[in-house]
Amino acid sequence: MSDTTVLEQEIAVEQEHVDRVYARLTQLRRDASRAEKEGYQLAGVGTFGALVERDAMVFHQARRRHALDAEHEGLVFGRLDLLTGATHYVGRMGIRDDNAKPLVVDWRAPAAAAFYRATPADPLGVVRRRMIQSTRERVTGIEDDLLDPDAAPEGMRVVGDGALLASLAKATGRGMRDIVATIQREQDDAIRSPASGVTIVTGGPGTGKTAVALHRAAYLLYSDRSRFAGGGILVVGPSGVFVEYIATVLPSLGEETATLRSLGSLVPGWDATRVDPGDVASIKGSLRMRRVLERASHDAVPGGPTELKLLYHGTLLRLDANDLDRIRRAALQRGARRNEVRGHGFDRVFDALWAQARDAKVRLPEKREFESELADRNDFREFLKAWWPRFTPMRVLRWLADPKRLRAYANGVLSREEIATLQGSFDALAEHGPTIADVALLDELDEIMGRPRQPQKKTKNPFHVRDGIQEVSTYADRQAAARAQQVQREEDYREYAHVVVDESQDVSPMQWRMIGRRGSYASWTIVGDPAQTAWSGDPAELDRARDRALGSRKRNSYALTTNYRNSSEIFEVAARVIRTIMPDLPLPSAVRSTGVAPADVVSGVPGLPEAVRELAEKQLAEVDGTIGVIMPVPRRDEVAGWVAGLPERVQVVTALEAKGMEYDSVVLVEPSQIATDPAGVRTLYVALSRATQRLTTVGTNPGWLPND
Ligand SMILES: Nc1ncnc2c1ncn2[C@@H]1O[C@H](COP(=O)(O)OP(=O)(O)OP(=O)(O)O)[C@@H](O)[C@H]1O
Repeated sequence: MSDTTVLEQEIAVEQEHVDRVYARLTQLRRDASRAEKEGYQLAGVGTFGALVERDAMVFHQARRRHALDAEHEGLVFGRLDLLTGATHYVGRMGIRDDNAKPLVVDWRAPAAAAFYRATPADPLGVVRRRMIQSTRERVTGIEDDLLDPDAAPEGMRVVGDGALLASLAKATGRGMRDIVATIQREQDDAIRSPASGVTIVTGGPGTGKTAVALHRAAYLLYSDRSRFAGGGILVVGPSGVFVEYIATVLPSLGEETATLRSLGSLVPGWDATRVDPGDVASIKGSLRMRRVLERASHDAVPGGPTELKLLYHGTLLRLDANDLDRIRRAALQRGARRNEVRGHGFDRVFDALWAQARDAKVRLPEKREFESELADRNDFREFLKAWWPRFTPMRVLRWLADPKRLRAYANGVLSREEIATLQGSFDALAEHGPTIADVALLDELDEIMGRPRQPQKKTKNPFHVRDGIQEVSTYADRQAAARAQQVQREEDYREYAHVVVDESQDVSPMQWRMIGRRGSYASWTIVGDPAQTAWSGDPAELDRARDRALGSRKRNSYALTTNYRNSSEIFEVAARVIRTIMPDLPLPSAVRSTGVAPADVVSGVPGLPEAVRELAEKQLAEVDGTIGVIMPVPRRDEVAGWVAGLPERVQVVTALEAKGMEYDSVVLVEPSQIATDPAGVRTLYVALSRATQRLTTVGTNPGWLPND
């Protein structure tokens, strides 16, 4: 029999099972709809018991219908033939037939684990592992691994090879694919790592760290739903562009409950996208900034009153600048938080005025009455408001734009050069808002100063329609409302059950503090690649800050070693670059070859804009998916102008924004201007390892690529 006929026959066998699964799915969907309708009809019966039953039924069935409705291309993607003679199908969700026999096992269930973990050396009771590829409801391909040939029953057929390679060769398009069908063993180990403690995943470019982190979030939600959906899972990524890129994976796994945030949007009220130059970001990210901010938070308000003069029953009471300073300092002793001890500050002003009035032998009422007399006076109230206002973190951070203040706060904490480097970096705060690094400083200030006391807002009862009238609601409505509230959570929610940090090599010490505040009750998954860090500050400080955020939780470490993204030709170029500064770095192996070598184009300065545009157009003609045009950070707007008007498939990102991203083709502009120092070489390594199919470098400086 020819190979094609065997393949066709095997496809037909699997199609039969897949048809049964979809038929059952249709039936379950219909049952759920009917049960939901019947539930509503129970209301007519009118007894209390019937109402409760109706509520429960409607809620349960609505949830079930929603799960079944979720469109899942490739619902069934695997089959295991076991030593015992049993067969299991593996898919995106678990489905049973009407005798409760499993038709498909959920990929996250323990029974599906062998699909990912079995190897010829350790077959885990699996004789044949079959990968089933399909488009909608049609099976289109099969790839088998015979894991235990000695145990194969007579007549067992084995078809195809390289399911993984076939899946890798597919164009990736815009969003990140979930890899649920092709997860590899080392990835599966990390995905199913214990739910508690800290799971640390490292690996070079394209080894699937992000994919693993997201699938782990889906796995945790499946394995302990009440804990992780209840407490919430927070996923932190480096930039807004990145968060948008990964945002499709969790919903495609049937999970929408995780909260996705970039480092610039972790603090409510901010969505920062501006980046500081590397040297500035490293200083702003240093733990020493805490001391600088503490000093700022204790300082007098710029332009605030420098003395208080009050005429009290004909006697002049006066506090000069020194008195006011002394009072402020005394109130702020021992780590007091400025917004929280405002009242103490005011009390001390009253005390000082009372003492003066007494010394001046003014005829005085009781002290309490003296205080309320003063408190009634407009001029006095205005003074207090101006002297010790309620501070927002932004207000105080802006003081650092004043060179004199910056010097005073940083004196002895930062070096002279560092102060000079920081100077001017806060100037644009007022007009353009914070940079990504500033957001961690704002969060720190929020902690140092405490929150101004706000009048308590009444919480709205979602079932309150008009005064005194409760909306009639079902149990299902109430659950839905509770879930909506839980998903929205309070503005600055800090009690996540799990925190996932992606691209963790770029989280600065101050940012670890910011994330740590939101994960004090959490278990963690941290993924990253130290060789890709743009951090140029002290590495020991970085480790310390990270350790402090993670506390004494038990750590489980995993290393990923295969690069699934880049063709071997593309990764070879990236590898040559990183070896110049890290010659001994273990690099992942890229498993796929396209036979297309990366191109390097040299251009004169005047011709560069046209060269870049032409190269992007050429890629549009040759490649189906996305084209990333990547450039040095300061040249973003300029290069964006060169490719303006090209289709949306062409995406413009700086070398820093390219962190974690993936494109089918990359046009990298002026590589030599990215690699100006070791942190720059690491950033260039990132930029060079973003493409799945094509890489073109173009610049005015030849010879940037080291010889092998
Ligand atoms: N087992 C797998 N099967 C198929 N595709 C995979 C597999 N693992 C990873 N991939 C694909 O490889 C690409 C790279 O994965 P991912 O972005 O998660 O890597 P990464 O380690 O986070 O990379 P980087 O550090 O460079 O940002 C993605 O397209 C992902 O879908």
